[in-house]
Amino acid sequence: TGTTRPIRILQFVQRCAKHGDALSVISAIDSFCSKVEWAMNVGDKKGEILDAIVLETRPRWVLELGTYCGYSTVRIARLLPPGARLVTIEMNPHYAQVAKEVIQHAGLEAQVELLVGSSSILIPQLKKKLDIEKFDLVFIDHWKISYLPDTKLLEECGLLRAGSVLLADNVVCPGAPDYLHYVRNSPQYQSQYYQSYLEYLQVEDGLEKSIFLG
Ligand SMILES: CCCNc1ncnc2c1ncn2[C@@H]1O[C@H](/C=C/CNC(=O)c2cc(-c3ccc(F)cc3)cc(O)c2O)[C@@H](O)[C@H]1O
Ligand SMILES: [Mg+2]
Repeated sequence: TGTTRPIRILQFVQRCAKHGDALSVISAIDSFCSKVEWAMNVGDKKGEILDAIVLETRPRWVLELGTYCGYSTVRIARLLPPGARLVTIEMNPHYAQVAKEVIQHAGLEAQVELLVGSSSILIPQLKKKLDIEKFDLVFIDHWKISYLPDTKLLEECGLLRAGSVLLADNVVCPGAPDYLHYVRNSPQYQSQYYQSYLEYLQVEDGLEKSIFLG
């Protein structure tokens, strides 16, 4: 019974990244996952697109579905203006614990609310739990079959406003065909594909940015 991949990623971050330095945490994870062990982080190439969309959106409230080790949590949180908050939902307690320590190592715990549980249970509780009105940006990167049901749940719970941005990872690989069809054909969304590459590999993947029109 050895360690897990998330633990090995955390140990590398704790050994090689500078405490309080988000960029060093990001590059440590990218270095480990490109040279030692692949892991399903959004990665550096798609990460640059994520960064650009966070900066152009200037969100006050961000939701992330699927924290995993906290790589994209750190990428997003480091770019938030003072007072902005990132709520990230992770159903696996082991992954959540690793992510908590990665986020702490980056010095970003004040900007991040990490909730342990299933999105389908927690999304309906967000308004009363966190006194949230609407999300300005949602980064979707959890089980690909859950992208569409959770998007509909966000609509039903009144957590999206005209102009809210959904950004979905992996719309090509592994793919989220039902989600893609929905956001590209629904009159309630203005959708755009950002072509890129699967993390740490030379395989096509991309992000889909979909603006909710209300
Ligand atoms: C009720 C289930 C849905 N609700 C949920 N609520 C909260 N957390 C949820 C979650 N689903 C999944 N999670 C968590 O998100 C994470 C899951 C992410 C799934 N991601 C992928 O499968 C994925 C997979 C690949 C991949 C690509 C190519 C390949 F050959 C192999 C894998 C690349 C990626 O970038 C990916 O994101 C885990 O931490 C899991 O515990
Ligand atoms: Mg992904």
